[in-house]
Amino acid sequence: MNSTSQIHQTLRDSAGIRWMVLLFLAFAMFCSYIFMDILSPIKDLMQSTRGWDSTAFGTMQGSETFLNVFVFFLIFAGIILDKMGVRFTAVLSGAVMLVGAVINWYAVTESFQGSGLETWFNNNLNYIPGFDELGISPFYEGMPASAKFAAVGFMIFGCGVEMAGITVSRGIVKWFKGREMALAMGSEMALARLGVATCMIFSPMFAKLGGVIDVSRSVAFGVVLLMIALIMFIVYFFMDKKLDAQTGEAEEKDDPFKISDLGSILSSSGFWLVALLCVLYYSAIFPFQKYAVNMLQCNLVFTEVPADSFWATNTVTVIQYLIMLVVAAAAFASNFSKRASMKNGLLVVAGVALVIFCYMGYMRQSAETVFAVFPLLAVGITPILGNYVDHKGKAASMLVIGSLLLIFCHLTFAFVLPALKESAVGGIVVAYLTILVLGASFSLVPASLWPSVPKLVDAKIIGSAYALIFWIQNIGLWLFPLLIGKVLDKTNPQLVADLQNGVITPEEAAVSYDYTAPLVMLACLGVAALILGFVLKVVDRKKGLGLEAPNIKE
Ligand SMILES: C[C@H](N)C(=O)N[C@@H](CCCCN)C(=O)O
Repeated sequence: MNSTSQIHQTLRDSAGIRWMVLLFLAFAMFCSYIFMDILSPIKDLMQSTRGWDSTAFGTMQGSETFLNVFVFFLIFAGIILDKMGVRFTAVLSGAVMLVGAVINWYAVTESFQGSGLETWFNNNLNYIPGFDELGISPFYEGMPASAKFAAVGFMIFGCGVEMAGITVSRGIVKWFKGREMALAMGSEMALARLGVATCMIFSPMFAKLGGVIDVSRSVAFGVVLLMIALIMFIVYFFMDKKLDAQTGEAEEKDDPFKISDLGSILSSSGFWLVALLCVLYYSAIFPFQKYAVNMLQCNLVFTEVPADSFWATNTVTVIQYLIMLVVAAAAFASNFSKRASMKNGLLVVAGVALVIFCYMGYMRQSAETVFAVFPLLAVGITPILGNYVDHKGKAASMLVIGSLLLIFCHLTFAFVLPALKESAVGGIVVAYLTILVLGASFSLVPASLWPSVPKLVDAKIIGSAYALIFWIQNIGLWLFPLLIGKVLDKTNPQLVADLQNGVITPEEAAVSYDYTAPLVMLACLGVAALILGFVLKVVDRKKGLGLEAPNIKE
């Protein structure tokens, strides 16, 4: 048997099996991204039912990255990945996510309220020596016990989800190298984006199910999905093992990790520019995502739909979700369609379904469904942009355009949206358009940033390079949810005082924040990312990094 026929016998040589493997990995990421933002669309309910003010909410959300950043878990995750291989790390990450999620769920249940554990958390973790002095503690005196315990769970989940992120990237490289790798990465991110939209739609629905508010139901939904994610990783484990048996490779021995590898990554100026751009850009997106629904509630007037109206039923939620799937599937499929008529037909279907989706969001008068449109454009265009980078290049220019769009969107949210508060239709139209443009920016940057990393470091150390970028990025993802919460409370002193003095109810307070200052802060991150984007273009030209060049030489 010659080597060519041997190659044809492996699992990854079958396009069907290769893409099925991608589906398992991507579906696991889809579930993880749902959990990552499960509380984001119900910030108002966390305040009214659990007493989490913006600072408590921001501190809890920021805790996701605490262990990754300050206990260097992500660096260890990179080492584990390099030493133990993709399949072991995938299952480990799935299990870690699940453990963290279960803790997070218990913290927000009714059973936690009044329990001994609640008393313990009230009396403890009010002062963490060293961390408090540095101002980086994930807890603070007066933080609700449920928020503290939820933060413990969320930081464990955060270790799992980031480990899963780098593992899935390396898994895709393993199965798709020399084939449709950028398209596969783009598709994986596209499905993950759909997870965000899914949680925006279903989290509030589960919390309000049957007219009785229980925020733990939303988290329980996320826990069930993480069980499915673990099953996906286990299935992947066996397929990956079979692949290694076929190729005779033991992939964990291919690229043995050496500490000196970290040094060679850190000495690359291109790597630093990309890593800094990554932290700045993602800090203006992911933390914003956690507050976006509340920002819309505060800047738009939503009139509650009568309980007996068709638009208030859960049936509408499900129909709207199905329409969203049509938008996503048609836009996504258009990327793969060879015939122009088919491609255009799919785009028309996606466009019409998108308009229906937006109309339904307007009729339902809910901020969650308005924001759910955010990842939809990304689902459609991330794979096509990945493909563009593969064949035409221009990655650094895309980073610049993505940063420009980011600045434009945050400034629109900060200044145009509040000015349109009185105009029910105008405000919602501007909100939809701005959210869609932000979604486009969220396609441009990831589609160009992640495939650029292999151009900056040696192929052998790519796992560690991704882990290092994730670690640097996680510093921002830790800091900014927290900062947004603090800035909100500081720039809304009257609201905070009125709430403390009982002048307004928690429900009123939750939707009355002025978001201008945090949004300007996020726009500034965009400006810094833009400057770095230009510097990167110059460095790319001078050093010949090849960032503007296509990945595939045709
Ligand atoms: C939040 C996470 N660290 C991240 O950067 N996610 C990226 C995707 C990275 C590739 C994952 N296989 C994102 O754009 O969501």
